[in-house]
Amino acid sequence: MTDLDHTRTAHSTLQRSVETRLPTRHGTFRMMGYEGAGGLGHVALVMGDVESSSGPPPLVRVHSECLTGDALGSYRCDCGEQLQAALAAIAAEGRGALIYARGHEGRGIGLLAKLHAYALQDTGVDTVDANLRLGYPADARDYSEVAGILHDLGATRITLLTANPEKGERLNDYGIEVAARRRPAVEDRPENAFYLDTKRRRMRHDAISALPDAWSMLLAGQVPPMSALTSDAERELVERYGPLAQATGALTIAQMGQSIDGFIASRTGDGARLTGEVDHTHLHRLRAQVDAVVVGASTVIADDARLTVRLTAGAHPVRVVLDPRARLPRTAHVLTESEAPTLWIIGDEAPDPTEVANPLPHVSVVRAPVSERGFAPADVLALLHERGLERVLVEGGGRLVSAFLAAGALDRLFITVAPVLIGDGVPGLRFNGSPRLAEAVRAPNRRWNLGEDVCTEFVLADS
Ligand SMILES: Nc1nc2c(ncn2[C@@H]2O[C@H](COP(=O)(O)OP(=O)(O)OP(=O)(O)O)[C@@H](O)[C@H]2O)c(=O)[nH]1
Ligand SMILES: [Zn+2]
Repeated sequence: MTDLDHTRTAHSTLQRSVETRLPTRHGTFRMMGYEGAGGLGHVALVMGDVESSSGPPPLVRVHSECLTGDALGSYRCDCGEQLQAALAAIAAEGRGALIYARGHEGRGIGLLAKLHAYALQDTGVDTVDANLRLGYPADARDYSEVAGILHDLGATRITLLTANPEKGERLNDYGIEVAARRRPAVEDRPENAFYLDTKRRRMRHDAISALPDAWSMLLAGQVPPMSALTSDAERELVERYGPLAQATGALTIAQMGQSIDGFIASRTGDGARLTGEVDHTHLHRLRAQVDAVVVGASTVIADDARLTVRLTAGAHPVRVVLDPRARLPRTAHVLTESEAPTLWIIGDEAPDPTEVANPLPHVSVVRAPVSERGFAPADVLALLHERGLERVLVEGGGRLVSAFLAAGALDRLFITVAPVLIGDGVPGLRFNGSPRLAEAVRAPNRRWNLGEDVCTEFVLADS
């Protein structure tokens, strides 16, 4: 027996008393038996190495015992299905743990009290009020022994499989860091709809649509394991943007939308709706993943672009306008609207725009050296990096993206091609190409459909 009295918590009587194995329909788990207070036995099912020091936070399910759901297959709650979904997710990952928490039956009030609560609910009372009417708290579960087991397993930084944010908070009280939280992949049923709805309204449980929130995790620089994702949409997000989320340090990417014959706008500069809605969402997702978005002054003038994140969740990047001759009109959206900071980079010889009128506080004017080819990409990036803007999206126009590409300044390039022929117009990429095809720019790439359009991502540098 090991003595587990090593955390500051109330589980000093917890003992790991036995270890064996358990073959299940999901695979074979290591099974540890723990003896808690009052002789109550808990079980941990473990697969792989769950020590937090040996990789990303392992998947952990803290499963509250529920005889009716887990053993008898009840549809009054979703426990049984959550139990199976959690074991399946852990097995698919090959790494993780499920703690079967005894003493949690009926949210800690016990089996018979839960059945009394069910009887009350049969008369129309909801699950919270039923507990209260019987003289119990809405939730009486104690997590000290569960936390003791996680400490014993070395799983002190975890990805918790639950729809209940309070579970994570209680574990945190006992020194377990919940790095991420994911809802097990279980759908509502007509029989448990009222119960689940009550938990969402009154007990802060996540609704199905809100979790697992793969996008929030990506924005936080974390890549959820595929096995824990519940929908194709989320798997697609993680596949597409996972590499960007994982990239650390400085990162420069570019995105362009163009016609199949290589133009980004007609010859009158009309390019606003060239690619479709799905590509616009993709662009906003890229914006949400960077610190700064860089555009040329002509692009801002042509589209009066806002450069904010609107089609997805995420923070607006700093809007950086490269304007060698300081010709941006005072009415430009990026100058008049303060929803995000604007960095207005002008040439060192340009007229001082603050002589005409002082810009609003969200606008900073910075001077940089400029040649007849414009600003050097390396100078622009150095200026942004100095300001802590490490992740940069170069958004257009064609000349700007071409300059960054030709300078070898891009880590990744996304080009979305719309099935449209323009014939003549504002060109997309133009750079001093190679005389022989064998020397043309080739790079590892992947592509996906964005509605009617096709996006190709070139990986130009390891990041
Ligand atoms: N008192 C009471 N307990 C219930 C009722 N229905 C289910 N339970 C118990 O609630 C416990 C599970 O808690 P839930 O609120 O369903 O879910 P959770 O564990 O908080 O959250 P998840 O991790 O997402 O499952 C189990 O021990 C069940 O026995 C009920 O109507 N009344
Ligand atoms: Zn249950």
